[in-house]
Amino acid sequence: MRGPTTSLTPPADAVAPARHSGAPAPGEPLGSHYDHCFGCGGKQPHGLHLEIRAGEGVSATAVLTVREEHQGAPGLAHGGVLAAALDETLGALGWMLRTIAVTGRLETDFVRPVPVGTELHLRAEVTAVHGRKIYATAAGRAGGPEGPLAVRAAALFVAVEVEHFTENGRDEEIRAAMADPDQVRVVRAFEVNP
Ligand SMILES: CCCCCCCCCCCC(=O)SCCNC(=O)CCNC(=O)[C@H](O)C(C)(C)COP(=O)(O)OP(=O)(O)OC[C@H]1O[C@@H](n2cnc3c(N)ncnc32)[C@H](O)[C@@H]1OP(=O)(O)O
Repeated sequence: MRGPTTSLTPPADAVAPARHSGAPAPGEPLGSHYDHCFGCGGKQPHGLHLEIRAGEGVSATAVLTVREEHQGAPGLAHGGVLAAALDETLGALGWMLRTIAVTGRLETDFVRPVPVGTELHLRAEVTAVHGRKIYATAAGRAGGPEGPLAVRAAALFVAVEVEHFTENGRDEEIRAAMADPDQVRVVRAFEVNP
């Protein structure tokens, strides 16, 4: 029996991604999709506090400042934290497509150690779309957008309906989110597609 296709190489009949006409201009902040998100939420004290910005085409950028609480080895960033930063920047590409999508697969290469205090410049872009599948890549460079490559990722996101969250999340947080007009605005922004 043939199993699911999990390759990160887009199939031959995948199409080029289309930047949504309502996507913010390059350089504009995309905003947080959820205040309590570990990656981008402003109300998440333990979070990465990534401020992700629209890029050219279907791309996005962010800067992670590696803090003491991000350590794995002494003085060096934990790989999981770096993967989370890549995942979050990739996840924000949904704003550029106006599609709600979640990570199905994330493959990460850790190219060089990232010391505490580093400003890691992240850039993610969608490379292809095939039905609900969104193929994307990301890179993190130390010290600046042209700095040495420290981490890179290839990912496959899968487009989902808002019910993915309402049916699988915890009632308490869902009720609070749906009572928050800012959160409802975010959901509506994603639902209006194209
Ligand atoms: C309000 C604003 C919020 C906005 C919210 C934005 C959040 C962003 C946060 C950052 C990003 C995250 O961390 S998101 C959180 C981490 N991710 C998750 O929790 C997702 C957990 N996984 C799932 O819920 C599910 O497995 C899904 C949704 C990914 C797929 O399930 P499904 O909907 O039933 O789809 P399914 O038919 O299985 O698959 C559809 C196609 O995708 C392929 N596919 C499925 N899974 C994979 C996989 N792991 N690796 C490769 N490919 C895969 C299948 O082969 C198939 O291709 P083909 O055979 O048809 O060709």
